[in-house]
Amino acid sequence: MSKINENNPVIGYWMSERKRQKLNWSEFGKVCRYSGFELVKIDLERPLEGQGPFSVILHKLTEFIARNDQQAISLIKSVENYINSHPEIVVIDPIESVKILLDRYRSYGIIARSRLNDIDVFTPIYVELTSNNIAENIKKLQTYGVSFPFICKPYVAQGTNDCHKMALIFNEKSIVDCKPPCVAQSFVNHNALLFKVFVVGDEYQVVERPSLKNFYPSDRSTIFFDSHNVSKSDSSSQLSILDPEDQAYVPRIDDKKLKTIVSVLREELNLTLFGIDIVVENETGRHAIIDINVYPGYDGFPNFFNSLMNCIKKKLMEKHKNLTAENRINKTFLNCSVKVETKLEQDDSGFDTCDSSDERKHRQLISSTSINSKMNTVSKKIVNRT
Ligand SMILES: Nc1ncnc2c1ncn2[C@@H]1O[C@H](COP(=O)(O)OP(=O)(O)OP(=O)(O)O)[C@@H](O)[C@H]1O
Ligand SMILES: O=P(O)(O)O[C@H]1[C@H](O)[C@H](O)[C@H](OP(=O)(O)O)[C@@H](OP(=O)(O)O)[C@@H]1O
Repeated sequence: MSKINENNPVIGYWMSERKRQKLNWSEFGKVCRYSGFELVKIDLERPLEGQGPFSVILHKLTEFIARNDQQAISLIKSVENYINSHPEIVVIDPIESVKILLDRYRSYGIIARSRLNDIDVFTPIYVELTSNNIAENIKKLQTYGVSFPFICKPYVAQGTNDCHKMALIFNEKSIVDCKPPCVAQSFVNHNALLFKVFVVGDEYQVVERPSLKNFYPSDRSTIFFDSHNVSKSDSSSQLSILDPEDQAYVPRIDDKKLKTIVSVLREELNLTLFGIDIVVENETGRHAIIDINVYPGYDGFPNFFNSLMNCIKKKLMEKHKNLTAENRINKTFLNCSVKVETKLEQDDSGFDTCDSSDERKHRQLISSTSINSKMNTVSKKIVNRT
């Protein structure tokens, strides 16, 4: 394990050039220098081992994780191997956790199985469509209770050109417009208002964004759209213009529920940087989580870089504390095991204790067992103290 240079900790990062520009990432470099950190862009063309040591690795590698070609797979594998051989590094965010969120079906399942149902927070009914057989898909949609209209979303949630291309389907004859493999999710009327929650470690902020207007089952043809034309802060899609009879009502998010949503998902997802898209169902006021994103754009999050730096410092302190506790436990075990070996050697020292060999073995077993139980007590005490 390479020693971290605690006097000049290095944050290694990688994200697309597009994201660097959108975030104005050079400003974060100033925040890092002010806080005594060095910010270094990781060169994915070279082995990571020679580029460290890093205190933190911050990445958005979704475009490589989302690909299934050999080059991308081996790149991600090499990053995972490096991270696994350096447990001292804070990783934002763990690649395994990112992989789950790139799969819409899996991420909806996490919400559906979470305790958020206890507070009437839900993900709209959804089903995966893997077949091109229309009759099979109609039956599956009926069996799972996906109602019209529903949205067909690509399986892969981020990192590809098509992951934001969607279809709003209003009737059975239009099911042919689904492009499996995809996820079909019942549409929830929410008066074209989306609550985008940006999470940075223990902090979160909510921004309001335009969304889709209310839609109802009909014989109208499918609406194809790109989500990035609908719900960006500067989006002005025709699909967001409410009908006159809907304009009076403005949905409101429940702050208490929101706090629980963030806390539950932070735990379930094991992520530091993520976005949660919430709509409030018109008729019931129920909160529906329609999407979760890895490392979103944080557009509208005040002082994002300061919050990011504070989060990094906090995670470094937690990592240091855990590693210290681990080292103390290991040292204690080492001391104890040295004592055990010494004691066992003494017993086997050849001095004639007049014990039979069976008695000697029995005594050795008792002494090592009692020392092991002492070690367990010691480690519990150390862990509780940290
Ligand atoms: N179940 C739903 N009910 C109502 N509207 C929905 C539903 N799912 C998606 N939408 C609408 O479609 C938009 C895009 O959906 P979604 O967030 O799943 O796509 P996305 O490509 O992951 O978007 P982004 O990456 O910007 O978060 C949402 O902002 C919302 O306006
Ligand atoms: O409006 P937000 O911040 O949610 O927009 C995000 C979007 O949700 C996706 O996370 C995008 O990631 P990709 O799907 O991989 O493109 C983000 O793009 P990015 O270039 O900022 O990573 C959007 O910001």
